[in-house]
Amino acid sequence: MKRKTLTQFLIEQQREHAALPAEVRLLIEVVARACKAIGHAVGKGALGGVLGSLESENVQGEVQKKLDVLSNEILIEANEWGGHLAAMASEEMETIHRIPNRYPKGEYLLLFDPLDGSSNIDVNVSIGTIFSVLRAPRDSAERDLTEQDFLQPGSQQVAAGYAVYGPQTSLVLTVGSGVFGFTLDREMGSWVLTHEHIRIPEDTREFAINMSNMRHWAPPVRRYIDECLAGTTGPRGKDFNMRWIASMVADVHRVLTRGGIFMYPWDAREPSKPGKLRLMYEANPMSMLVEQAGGAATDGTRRILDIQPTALHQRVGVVLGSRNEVELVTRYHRE
Ligand SMILES: O=P(O)(O)OC[C@H]1O[C@](O)(COP(=O)(O)O)[C@@H](O)[C@@H]1O
Ligand SMILES: [Mg+2]
Ligand SMILES: [Mg+2]
Repeated sequence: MKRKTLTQFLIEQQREHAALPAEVRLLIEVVARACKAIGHAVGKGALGGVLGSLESENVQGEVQKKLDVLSNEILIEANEWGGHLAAMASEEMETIHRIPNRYPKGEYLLLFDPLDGSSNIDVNVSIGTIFSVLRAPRDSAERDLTEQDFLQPGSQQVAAGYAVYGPQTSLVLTVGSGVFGFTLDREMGSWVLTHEHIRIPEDTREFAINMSNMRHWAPPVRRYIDECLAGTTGPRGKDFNMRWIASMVADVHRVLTRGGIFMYPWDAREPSKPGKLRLMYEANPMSMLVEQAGGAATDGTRRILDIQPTALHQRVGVVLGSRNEVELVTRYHRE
């Protein structure tokens, strides 16, 4: 059977869903090409001199790894001259990056976490890239864009996706009509459609949370996990398994592949922080993918995609995955 490439798939989406503009199709191809280049650098590891940290910190006060910076540069460079974007924003840049005047400008905004799962780079565990596409305001050609223009709720995303650099290099994508997975054919250098209409099972026996933070959790999270841990003799009446990769991309990829619940909730270590993960380029794109696959995503009480952002690097609590489990955790928070 001849499989479709990403290009063929996107052209088909454009024809069948007139809602997918050519510009979005082309910008996704640029992002996918950049992910291929990042995957290539990741694959070289110590041979390519890409492991280890730099002296610098990003805007969130986190030490930058060489690959954080390299991946950011690859994405910026690939997208700058494509002509589809008005501006970009990244975990690794303090403020937005406008398309320089020497390049043509487009009508979209791109946000990304260039390298997700930084703590796993040097230990050769799956890492990835997460991205989100928003529309630029109508008057964006006549003025300089500001951070404010990016502060749109996740429900406004036009497309979202991620790449995982693991045993296989995968690209998972939504343009608002289901979730599709592509595998990089490393010999041919092309993304091939391998997973159509990905669906997350409504129920699960698998949870993902950093258990070392247990003593800091809020009571509803504690209650939910305690009940999972109680197994067949507890209120849930079944045994649960646990996985924690510490790369959101890899954990969410597992949830999209076989179900499960993923949580990085608020905790009392830094009570003023709503969570660890970032709303605009981690939680929003992942929530769009999860909802498009039939799952659910909340911050404990609210649907993540409904949150009105107030800052580019804003953090948020995350509970996402199999619908019935997310609803249970969310109910415990509301009770
Ligand atoms: O080390 P912890 O506290 O378990 O955190 C792991 C989480 O942090 C992250 O690595 C944050 O992403 P970055 O690596 O992009 O900063 C998530 O991918 C992951 O879910
Ligand atoms: Mg991340
Ligand atoms: Mg990152």
